[in-house]
Amino acid sequence: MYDINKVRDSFPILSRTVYGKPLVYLDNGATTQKPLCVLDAMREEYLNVNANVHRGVHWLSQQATDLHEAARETVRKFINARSANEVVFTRGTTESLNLVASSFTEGCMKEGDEVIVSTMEHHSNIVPWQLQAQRRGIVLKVIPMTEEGVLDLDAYRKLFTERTRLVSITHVSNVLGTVNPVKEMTRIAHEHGVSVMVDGAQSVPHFAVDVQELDCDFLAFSGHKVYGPTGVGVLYGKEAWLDRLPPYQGGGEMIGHVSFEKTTFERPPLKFEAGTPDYVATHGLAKALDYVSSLGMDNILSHEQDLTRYALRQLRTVEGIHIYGHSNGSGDAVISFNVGNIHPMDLGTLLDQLGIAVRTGHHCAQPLMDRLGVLGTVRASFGLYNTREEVDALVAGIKRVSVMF
Ligand SMILES: Cc1ncc(COP(=O)(O)O)c(CNc2co[nH]c2=O)c1O
Repeated sequence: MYDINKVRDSFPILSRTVYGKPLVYLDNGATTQKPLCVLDAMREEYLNVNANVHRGVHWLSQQATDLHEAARETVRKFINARSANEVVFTRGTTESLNLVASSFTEGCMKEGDEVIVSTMEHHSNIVPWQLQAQRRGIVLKVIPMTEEGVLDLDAYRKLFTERTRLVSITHVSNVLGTVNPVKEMTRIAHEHGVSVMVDGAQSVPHFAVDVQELDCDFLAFSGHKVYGPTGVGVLYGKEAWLDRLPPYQGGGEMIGHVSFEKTTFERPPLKFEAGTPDYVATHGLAKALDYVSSLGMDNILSHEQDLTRYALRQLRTVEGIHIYGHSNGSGDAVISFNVGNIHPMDLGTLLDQLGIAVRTGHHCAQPLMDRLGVLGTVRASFGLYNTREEVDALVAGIKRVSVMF
């Protein structure tokens, strides 16, 4: 296990006050804080080796290119991809999902073909498919969720038809914390000759994700949710798929040769990386992955599981609380709840006055809110630096403000 106090010293923001109260940051599902090693590395690059990457003939450009491509190798190793060619840098999970929705539909689907998603998806894994349904006539099928907040795998098995081409599912719910059995779901999909896209935004920051072990065809995650900078994310794709998919955006970097008669494209990953990449953010992401690796993903998982179990025990002492999911112990690092008839925004606003940062609302998962029968929830989401004392502050804060209603 790691020294939590030493870890927290790497995140100066955690020592600040809000409204004169110590900050209790429990909104890691929205974004995580950044360690000094990430911030220092990005500042250092801008200060000393800033230049545009690829094709540069001067030293600075080569240095920046080396850092950018070293970051790609760091990502490859972190998710255990076979090749760095399978690591595409994007702006984040949303862009990664839109890229697959656009290119896979264009290159591998025809009108009437089907994509399977789930009830607990983030809007970024629903709306891109709905846009493709409008534009290209693909059909969306939805895996139902049980009352316990887990996917109905029997129903999943029955959704496959001869028109099913892709399953696109979240690894972990950003609302419930439910960990979906994506390895088994991928095995089932592959039995039908169907490919699988995994939304790893809420899993990659919290436990080791091995794309070869999952055998998924695509996986997406965001740098800002794994203690890295905003503006950078990753699309992993099996090389055979990335070779087959048409480009997502056109421009510099992604071309072989351009003429008005014909343009050829680079191979993956550059085929999908049009324009100047955020080469400083990719370097920052690599430093973030090195940081969490140094703590140990198993240690982070163990810490956050302990925190989640402790928080569930303590939250259940709050009169009138309703906690969503977590019924079968399948849920990490995220707890969504409501207290009596208190509007989640009211509760969240009052907690903020106490220095406690949680998220309220639908969490970009309105179909899931509909399934839960609520407009929104209060969500506490934990990171590697949170403590039991912060859970105690949350619970005391809820009890303190609840009496006002
Ligand atoms: C499961 C999941 N998928 C996709 C996304 C989109 O990631 P982005 O492209 O980096 O925005 C998020 C971000 N989740 C949240 C962002 O803010 N609050 C959240 O719960 C997520 O949690």
